[in-house]
Amino acid sequence: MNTPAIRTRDLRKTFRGGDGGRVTAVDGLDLTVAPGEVVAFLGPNGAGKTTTIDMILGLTQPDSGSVEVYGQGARSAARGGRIAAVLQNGGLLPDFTVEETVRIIASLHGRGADSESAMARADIAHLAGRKVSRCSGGEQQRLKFALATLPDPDLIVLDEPTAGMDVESRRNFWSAMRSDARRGRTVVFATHYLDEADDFADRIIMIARGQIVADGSTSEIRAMASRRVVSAIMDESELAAVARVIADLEVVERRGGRIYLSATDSDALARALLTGTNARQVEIATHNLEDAFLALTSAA
Ligand SMILES: Nc1ncnc2c1ncn2[C@@H]1O[C@H](COP(=O)(O)OP(=O)(O)OP(=O)(O)O)[C@@H](O)[C@H]1O
Repeated sequence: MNTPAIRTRDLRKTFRGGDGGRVTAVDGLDLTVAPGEVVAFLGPNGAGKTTTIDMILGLTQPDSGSVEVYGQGARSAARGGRIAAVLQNGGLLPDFTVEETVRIIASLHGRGADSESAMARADIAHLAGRKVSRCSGGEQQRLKFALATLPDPDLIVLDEPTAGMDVESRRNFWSAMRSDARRGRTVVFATHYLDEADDFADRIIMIARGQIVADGSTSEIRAMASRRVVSAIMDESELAAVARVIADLEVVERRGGRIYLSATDSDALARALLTGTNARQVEIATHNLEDAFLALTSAA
């Protein structure tokens, strides 16, 4: 098998919280990303996406567990130019033009770093003479993306690259990214936006409370999300009887005294609840991607 682009094993990180206790940011993350995959880390605020990315980049040391990038430690992969990042708060110098910025960073990377193609890839060639301070947020993000591609890294990691952009800028950013990724670069990005993950990624990893709560191709996540959910007010102890009849029974969540269940055959599941248990107020609902996201990321 090819060496994975990223492999983490039982990755954990806690921080000191404001009240003197510990905040668990990443809680036992096992993850393998294959070369050439485009992967979205999708999760709500505080889910642990940035902390995970920082550990993959070697910017934060895990408390325990391990990270490998193309079979090497994160830092040596970064030093070797195999991995590059577009971070939320990466600084740009406002008084330089776009072209000057790209050329300066290209010269640091030495021979082989081609400013012209980096600008073309990021769709900023037409902004070459513009001062960075006069570029919009979206244009500045594309500039950061151009800078990240200069060493021609195998893996590019983007932490919420389109945060704060309007719809048009987001579309332009992703179209530049998409054409770059088609050339086989591995891309990992964090986002809050479901549609962004769905439109752009091959694979969605949903993260909540520092753990992976779902991991699949976008079509698998869609299929999972489009399953019908059957909910009822019932005793927890009766679930075992239902599971004997419905082989692929899944407990989606427990909320407000209701238990939400799913299975491929939602009619059979509803029948099993009504005929084999004391379940009351049985309801069947379709689960769209938005619901699935909320259910998966907000379950206690
Ligand atoms: N340096 C730090 N000190 C203390 N707590 C931290 C620190 N960095 C992160 N945390 C906490 O760790 C948890 C995970 O944060 P993280 O930034 O990784 O989440 P995230 O998914 O990237 O969130 P967002 O989408 O808001 O950027 C949060 O509870 C956060 O408050």
